[in-house]
This record gives sequence, C-alpha cells and structure tokens, in this order.
Amino acid sequence: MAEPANPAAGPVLRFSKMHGAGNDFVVLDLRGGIAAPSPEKCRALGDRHRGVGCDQILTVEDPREPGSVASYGIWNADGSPAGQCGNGARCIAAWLVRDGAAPATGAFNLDSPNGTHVVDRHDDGGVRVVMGVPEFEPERIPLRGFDAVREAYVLPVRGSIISVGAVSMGNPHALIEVDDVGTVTVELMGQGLQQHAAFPQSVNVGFAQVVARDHIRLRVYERGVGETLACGSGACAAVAILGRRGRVDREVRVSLPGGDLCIAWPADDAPMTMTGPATFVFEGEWMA
Ligand SMILES: N[C@@H](CCC[C@H](N)C(=O)O)C(=O)O
Repeated sequence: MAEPANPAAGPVLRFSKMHGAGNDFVVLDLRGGIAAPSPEKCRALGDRHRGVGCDQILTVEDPREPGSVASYGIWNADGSPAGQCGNGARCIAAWLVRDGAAPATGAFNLDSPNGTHVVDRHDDGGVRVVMGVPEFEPERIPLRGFDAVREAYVLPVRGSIISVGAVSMGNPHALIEVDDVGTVTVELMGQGLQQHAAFPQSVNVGFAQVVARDHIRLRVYERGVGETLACGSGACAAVAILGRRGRVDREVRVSLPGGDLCIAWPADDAPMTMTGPATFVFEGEWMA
C-alpha cells in the first residue's frame, strides 16, 4: 500500500550532510537566533530509515565569546544533548570556512557547549582542533563510587569484572584495553557500562588495542548513538588514559573503523590536539 502524504510536513529545513572519518552529521545553520531543534526533531532527522540519518545533529549558532567566529550545539541521534564532539568540531570549522565566515588559512576560535576551541584548517583539507586538557577527577567525569583518580577502576559489568579507565574530554569516556578490537563484544559491554550506576550521566565507551607506542586501534560505543565509525573525543580519551598508564607516546595515530586521527598530548597539563578529515557529502532539504 502506498504511504499517505506526509501530513506533518512543515517548512523546508536546509542542511549539510558531512562526516569526519565516518562519524556523520546533519549540520543546521541557526545563526541569527533561530531556535534549536527539539529532541523529537533531532530523532526524526537522525533516523536512518525515515529521516536523513546521522550520528549527531550539529547546529551552527552565533558566537558566545568575543573573538569567536561561531558557536555550535551537539545532539546525539537519540535527541540527547552532548558537551563535546571532536569530529563535529572539525566539520563545523570546514563548514564555516566554506561559508566565508571563517578564514581559509590560520587559526580561529569556535565556541562548543563546553568551552572555546582553537581550530585551523590545513591545505590538504584536514583540520586541527585544540581539544582541551583531559580531566581525570572522578567527580568531573562524572564517575560515582570513587574519591581518588586511578589508572583503572574495577567494575562488575554484565557478569564480568572488568578494568576500566575513565576521563572527561568535556564529555564522559570509559576505556577498556583489549588484545584485539576485532573480537570485542562492543554492544554488550558498551551498553553494560552505559547503564552502570557508576556513570550517572552514562558514558561513551572505547575499546583500545595498543599496536605500538605511537599507534592504537579503537572502537567506540557512543552515548546516544551506538557504535560509531569514529569518535574524536573518544580518540583523545583513549590516548589520555593510555598515556597516563605509560602505554603510549605523546603523539599517537588512532585507527578507527572509519579512518585515522592524529592525537597529540605534549604534557600532562597541556591541552590535547586532534587532527583529521572533514568531508562534505551533500546539501539537502528536509520536509520538517
Ligand atoms: N562523535 C563525537 C562525540 C559525540 C557526543 C557523544 N556521543 C556524547 O554523548 O558525549 C566525537 O567525535 O567526539
């Protein structure tokens, strides 16, 4: 039977579809004070069958801080808001350069929900983002049940006792070190940790395999999404946790299912940087 006409169709919503190493986005231009989409609208846009489909919806908004080019909002495909999105920051930077609002060469400032990032676009189209200093204190993550910072926290998850690293990159991350990311039960353990009482705001869960001191493989089960092809803040979190354990060097290539990101952490109290691609896919109109 033919589907009935879309009775809920309202005004057309223009968007850009982008991705960063396979982590895909619907980008909406809300500059000029246009209201942010409701959680329901984000879910509808993010639906891979009935909407456009994406991991996150990103909104370009007017700057909050003096000297910034713009600010941006982040919503996961399930409609929940997020404080940080590394791959998204690169895509927003490339979007603003294409728009003419940001300079094509040199660094500029972008306001994310959790602070201002310095970004700069390279000639090869790659973008570098200053991601901030990782925060390990349990209350900053937030991680319940532990007072002091540890290299690993031991937690019961889905019938197993596992050792988990945890950090905030402006959003919460947990990390499990594994021998082979190809054989990990990502969904089972990812959901187990996301629903664990130790993470009251849920958590993005990474599974890392150290290949060499300057190279890791990583899969991430994201909060509000599920397994993603890449997670920029997750790549930083993995390098921060493994770096603190002395397992990796200060510059690490992180190979995710959707591509590679380069993460640098010059010193423990210095901000991390992330470099990677930002790709335009198509422009569209959504029957909101
Ligand atoms: N894909 C992102 C992270 C998006 C937000 C995350 N799911 C959360 O809820 O914290 C990245 O590239 O960092």
